[in-house]
Amino acid sequence: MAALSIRDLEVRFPGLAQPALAIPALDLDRGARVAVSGPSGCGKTTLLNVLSGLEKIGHGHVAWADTDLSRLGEGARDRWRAAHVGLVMQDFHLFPGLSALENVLLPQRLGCWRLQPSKRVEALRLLERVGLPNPRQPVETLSRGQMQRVAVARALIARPEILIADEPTASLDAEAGAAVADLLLDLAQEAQATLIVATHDPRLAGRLSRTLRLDAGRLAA
Ligand SMILES: Nc1ncnc2c1ncn2[C@@H]1O[C@H](COP(=O)(O)OP(=O)(O)OP(=O)(O)O)[C@@H](O)[C@H]1O
Repeated sequence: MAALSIRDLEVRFPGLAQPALAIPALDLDRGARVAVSGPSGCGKTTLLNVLSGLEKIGHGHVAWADTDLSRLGEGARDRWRAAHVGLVMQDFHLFPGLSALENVLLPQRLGCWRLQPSKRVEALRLLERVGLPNPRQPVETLSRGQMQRVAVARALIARPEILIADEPTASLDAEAGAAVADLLLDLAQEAQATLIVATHDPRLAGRLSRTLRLDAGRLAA
């Protein structure tokens, strides 16, 4: 399991006078369940991108256990992310034309020459666990709630120690949002993963153990 330590982090983008993110220090325990909240443009997605190694760290340190992401190049961060992080992106990033099952397996196929049969079994188990009735249904014919469930299953197939979700309930109605929140919490618990969720949804934030409030890139008290 992973513990996070941030020191002197600053992320700047061209054209912005102030840093998009400025966090002097932040520590999270292993297995923490954390919401990241704040108004639009406050830096939530930027923080998730830094924590998942998608965003280059120009200044400061972001260490998950013994791995300081600021010391890794892009390729090494990509490999680290594939091994340690499950990502649920805002707009799912599913591939049309492929079934739900194939979408869940896709990162596994890209990562090795031959898919282990156990991964297919695990993908089917996860799709059953997230409540998808027909794993062979093309993803473009699924409802948004079902697509989000496929994205959650895909994030968990590699048994990540870190689960990061960007607005996972944003485009869902209250019922589907609650179901996806249940899933994220239950599956993170089962996998004993550290869960970090950017959300505007107070019901989801209220179910996590801590909320980090960002205001103009800084952590509010
Ligand atoms: N690639 C980029 N280039 C330039 N500016 C960027 C880039 N990415 C983000 N920003 C800026 O950084 C700030 C933080 O953006 P970010 O997307 O992290 O906010 P957010 O809190 O996730 O917003 P929302 O809730 O609307 O998704 C904003 O001012 C945004 O315009």
